[in-house]
Amino acid sequence: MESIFEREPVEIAPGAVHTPDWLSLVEQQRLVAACREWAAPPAGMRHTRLPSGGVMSVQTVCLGWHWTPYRYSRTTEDGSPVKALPGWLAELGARAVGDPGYVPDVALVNFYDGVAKMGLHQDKDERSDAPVVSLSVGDSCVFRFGNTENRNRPWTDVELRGGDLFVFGGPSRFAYHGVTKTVPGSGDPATGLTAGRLNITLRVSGLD
Ligand SMILES: O=C(O)CCC(=O)C(=O)O
Ligand SMILES: [Fe+2]
Repeated sequence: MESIFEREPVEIAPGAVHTPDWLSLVEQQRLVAACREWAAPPAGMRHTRLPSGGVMSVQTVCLGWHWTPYRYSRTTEDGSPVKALPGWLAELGARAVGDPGYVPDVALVNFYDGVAKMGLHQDKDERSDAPVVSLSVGDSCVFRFGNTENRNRPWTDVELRGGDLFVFGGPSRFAYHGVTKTVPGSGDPATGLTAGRLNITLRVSGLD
């Protein structure tokens, strides 16, 4: 684990930077309120079904493009159009990467209850190598950031807390990553999220 005393930006791997405490409390509150609206049906939050027949433990709602393993579409499983990705969220992403030319057109909004995890995977259904921006609110988690070859070591376990930013691009864009556990009760209830963890990843789909 990265030291719990380290709250400065850290380059975890080339092109992968963890910036603790990047979101203000007000920004976190805005995200929590927005996530509540996005989570509501139609095209709301649900457990993604896997081709194996199982479901992911995480609950997800998509904005801009709807992701199901392993492709993007404009409509959800129930036939509803995917919700729009608002301009303010895309602008937050541009600020996160420090590039006004970064225009994400997909967001995956993930909710982790106290037992949800996410297995090691690559974000590779995009047809763009633009960076992925990850914003976290609520409970802390252990975010495992691996290599681009396979699910094995080397990896680095990073504690992502509410308010933290993680950007992975360049040589790390297609690195395996996942969430091995969350820490229930560790989030700041002042965000409006009293239990669980929210993570929002912004991506450029490369689709039109
Ligand atoms: O929850 C996280 O921090 C990671 C989410 C993720 O990897 C994804 O949505 O593809
Ligand atoms: Fe991912």
